[in-house]
Amino acid sequence: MPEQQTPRLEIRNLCRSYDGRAVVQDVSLSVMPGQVTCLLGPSGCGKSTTLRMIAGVEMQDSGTIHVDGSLICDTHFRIPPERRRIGLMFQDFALFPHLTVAQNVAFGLDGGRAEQRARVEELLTRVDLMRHIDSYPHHLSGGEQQRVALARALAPKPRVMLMDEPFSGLDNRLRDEIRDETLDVLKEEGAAVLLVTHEPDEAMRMADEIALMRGGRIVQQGAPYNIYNAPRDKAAVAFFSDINVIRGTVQGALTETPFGRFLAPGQPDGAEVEIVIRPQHLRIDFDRSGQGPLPTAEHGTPARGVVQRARFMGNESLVEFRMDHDGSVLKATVPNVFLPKPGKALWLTIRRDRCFVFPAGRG
Ligand SMILES: Nc1ncnc2c1ncn2[C@@H]1O[C@H](COP(=O)(O)OP(=O)(O)OP(=O)(O)O)[C@@H](O)[C@H]1O
Repeated sequence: MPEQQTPRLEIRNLCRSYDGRAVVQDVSLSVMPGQVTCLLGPSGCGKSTTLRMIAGVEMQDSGTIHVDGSLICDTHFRIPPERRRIGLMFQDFALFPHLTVAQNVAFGLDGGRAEQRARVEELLTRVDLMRHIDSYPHHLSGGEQQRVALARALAPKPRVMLMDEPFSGLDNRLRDEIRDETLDVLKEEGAAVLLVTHEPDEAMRMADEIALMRGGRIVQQGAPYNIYNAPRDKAAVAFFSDINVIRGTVQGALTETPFGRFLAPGQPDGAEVEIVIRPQHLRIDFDRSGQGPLPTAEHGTPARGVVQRARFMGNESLVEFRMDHDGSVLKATVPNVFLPKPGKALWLTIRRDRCFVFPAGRG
């Protein structure tokens, strides 16, 4: 039997209401040392409130918070924020402008001068900023300031790092670079990281585990691969990409559509279902004198549509079709350049192993 490790951070059944409105409901999760968990969800879903309760700047109405197996907060007992050994990094990371980089990083450190200096140098070497040790923040670029903020947050060796949209102030290219570097440093330090973001790309890139939040609750939790490939409802698919939705009615655990039959296991006869497909899983085929490709088990039956518009997006092309059978619009993406003229008739098929069938109206 593998030894059961104690989670570094464990929150159980956290709840918080404002003026009678529940904004965090029954949120539970645990994060192991060196693990990054992303709280991912739309604006206002309660991510920051969850983080603030863990940091100790906000009190939960109920639920518990443990760090390394020790209780740090429930409704009767509360360790103050400054004694929780929890590091914080927010979008507005504001370094102290009148302090040098070294003084900023040393700010929250205990211990003698030599010990402090050693830790500052260790971290500045790690984030590759030793050359700026005596600079002031306004001499640094946005990315460099962000790295100083990371060094400052990590200096007191926090057991848990809480990060709230920490990269959203950086421009795109810089952001990718800083994210990767930050991740390396965090992993080396072994802190448990809980990162809040509303950007699926950021969560996919950074997380060992994603907790998808909606309306104050965690609706799905798992490795990025699992969340992306086994979403629990339509909204979970839509959170990561554009979607196409085809409706059908179930008969004998199957639903018949213009694209052929789809399995609808567990759905009763007469139930309405939604077949959800990402644009990259629609396949486009040419019209051969009014006919599309032959039906196959993998792709089902082709349905004909007329190109409405086609746009080049950089590494792929997005083509929108108006379907002959019901006038609905479906979107397909194709790698590289594929820009058929509006008005052209083409055929679409759907990969059976890449679509999701949900009861209609869920999510
Ligand atoms: N102190 C407060 N008093 C009243 N309502 C609050 C307070 N703090 C947050 N809320 C409300 O609680 C809800 C959740 O807010 P929270 O900041 O946790 O969401 P979020 O998911 O982090 O969103 P965002 O990404 O926009 O920051 C929001 O509707 C917000 O208006």
